[in-house]
Amino acid sequence: MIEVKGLVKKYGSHTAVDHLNFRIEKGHIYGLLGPNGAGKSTTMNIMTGYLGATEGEVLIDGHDILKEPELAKKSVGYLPEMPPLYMEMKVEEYLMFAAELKKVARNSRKAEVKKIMKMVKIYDVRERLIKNLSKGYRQRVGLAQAVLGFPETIILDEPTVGLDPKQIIEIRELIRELAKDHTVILSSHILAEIREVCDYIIIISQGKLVASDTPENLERQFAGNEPVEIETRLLPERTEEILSGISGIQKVTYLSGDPGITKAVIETDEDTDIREEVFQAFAREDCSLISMYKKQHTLEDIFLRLTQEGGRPHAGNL
Ligand SMILES: Nc1ncnc2c1ncn2[C@@H]1O[C@H](COP(=O)(O)OP(=O)(O)OP(=O)(O)O)[C@@H](O)[C@H]1O
Repeated sequence: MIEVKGLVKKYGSHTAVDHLNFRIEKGHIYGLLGPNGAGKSTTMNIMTGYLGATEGEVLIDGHDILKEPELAKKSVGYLPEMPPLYMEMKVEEYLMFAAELKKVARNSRKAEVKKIMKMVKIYDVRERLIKNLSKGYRQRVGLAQAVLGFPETIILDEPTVGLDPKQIIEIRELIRELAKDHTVILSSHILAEIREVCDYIIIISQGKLVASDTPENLERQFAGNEPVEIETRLLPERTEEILSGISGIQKVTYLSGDPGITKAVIETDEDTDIREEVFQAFAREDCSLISMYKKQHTLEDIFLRLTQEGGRPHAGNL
């Protein structure tokens, strides 16, 4: 388990991470989501001990990453945004070197490197110089380095950035494969990417936590006061008259629709579903509705709302 408590990182007067709190439990794939500059890399660099925090702490299985780095780092493998690969080394040579640095036991090093190379499908290029590999293959070498020692948690910073669509699919498959035996945390600024692979989403904006939950719960949490859109053949004035008899309506906006059709977007109080009342009000007046539609908030809407409007602080249920 990883606990991030009251984390603050300042670069001069700029606060990149602003009192961040969250918990990573075993066995999930977590997505750290936020627009560019939200503080994802900074957070991951602190969580893995690459960077010191200005305030707060990160505990990995109870060990403070700064006070007990050896013990804490044992449980974490990290693929930074720019993996520290040695371009002049061959793939296997580099991984043997990385295994030594990670203190993988000498007598099991070769077997472990071989196993991981097969797992991330780089065994066939083990004798190639890293500088001659494609970006996708280099990313796999970085991933192999993160998996060395089979740490409990694997942290991946923007693992698919700069890859072509085929490579992206392959890396995602690898991540899913890794997640069978490891807790995985990956960062991205692309919601579709997080949605595709993660079962938990942590959204940060301007260094602050704005939401943390499962995708389903996030959608549910923001459901309830979506606007209802109706279409009628009545004039806007008559539509307004009928709607004025319904309580709980906050605002009605009239949009231009097809000729002869009035389109109204009805906003309501939170947790109010006025669809039946609207239907009955029109029926009582012997007027018909051509359509009625309640817009569902998608994760995209939620992400944009939370990250563009400054968001609202939310403790989440992690
Ligand atoms: N070494 C540094 N010195 C000064 N400012 C920095 C430094 N590193 C990051 N920042 C600033 O801190 C903020 C957070 O950066 P960070 O790289 O953590 O964000 P991010 O969410 O990972 O973004 P991206 O997706 O673009 O990598 C940004 O405003 C960035 O400009």
